[in-house]
Amino acid sequence: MAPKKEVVKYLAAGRPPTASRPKKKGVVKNLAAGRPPTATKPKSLARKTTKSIINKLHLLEKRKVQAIKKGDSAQVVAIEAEIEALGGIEKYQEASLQGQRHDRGGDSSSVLMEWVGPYFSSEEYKDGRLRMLEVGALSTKNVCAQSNHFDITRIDLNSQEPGILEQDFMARPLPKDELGKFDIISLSLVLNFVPDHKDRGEMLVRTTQFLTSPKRFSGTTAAFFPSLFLVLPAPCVTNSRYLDEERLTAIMESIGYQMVESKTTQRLVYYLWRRTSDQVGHDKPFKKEEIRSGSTRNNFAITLV
Ligand SMILES: C[S@@+](CC[C@H](N)C(=O)[O-])C[C@H]1O[C@@H](n2cnc3c(N)ncnc32)[C@H](O)[C@@H]1O
Repeated sequence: MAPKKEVVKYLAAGRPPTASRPKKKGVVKNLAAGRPPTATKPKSLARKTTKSIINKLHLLEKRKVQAIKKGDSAQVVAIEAEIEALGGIEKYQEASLQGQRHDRGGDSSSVLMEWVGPYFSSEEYKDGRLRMLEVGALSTKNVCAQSNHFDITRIDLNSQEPGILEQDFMARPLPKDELGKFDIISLSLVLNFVPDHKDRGEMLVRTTQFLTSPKRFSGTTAAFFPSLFLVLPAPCVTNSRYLDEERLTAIMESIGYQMVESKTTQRLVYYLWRRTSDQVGHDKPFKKEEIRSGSTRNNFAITLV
């Protein structure tokens, strides 16, 4: 299958490949072949296998960004071939879907539903459904979708279902007016997929441009919306050389967000950030600076330049 135009552009930008690899007999024999539909019982990849696929692909994406920065096109081609051989984004998404299984921690949107529950049982809710933009959607059947409380627009670089638009959030046209904006954006396990720390910062800033004005809301609604639901692998915040919760909070506050809820599990960190102003952009830069040392730390960073 030839990569679509959008995909080619994405590859050129040093981001994950979306072209699917022709399935060779024997190569995926022991892995769940194809994508597991969420409505039926998903085929199982061992927990260790899913973790290893995700880690390997993240590492390759990082190396690819470095090779692009160095202008080493031979290296870029070699890394792309390695990514392709591992199954590329399709294998990554398959592994991620396995991670959403109930017995592996479940779908992260269930945490969001717990947090915003008080709003849905308040008097104000009679006003109707909220508009959600789900970036990096792998399924149309997560807990949020099943709640029926949201009108959800779903996008992903590599759509897995007809209800998911194949689109790069960074290339999504900016809304022309309030009607084209959203009350909440879900960015669950997407930011860590972006290989470059500067691009991660840009992605966070960009979310503010798709959210409605906080002036639209009052009462209980204003306690939760407009907001960003952010989920990351826990070590990105708990064990990074360059990021901890204090630093993340400072970054978010500098782009106009305030933390409303947070939760840390062994695997993941979850946050609900409420947009507090109409500002776009950040009020001070955040460089890649070591804030904790130690040989067992990881290098996850978010910067605002
Ligand atoms: C690990 S999956 C996360 C899936 C799901 N949201 C979850 O919480 O399990 C990351 C997804 O983010 C998507 N993604 C990454 N960057 C994106 C971008 N700029 N625009 C749209 N989707 C993106 C990838 O294609 C991938 O399917």
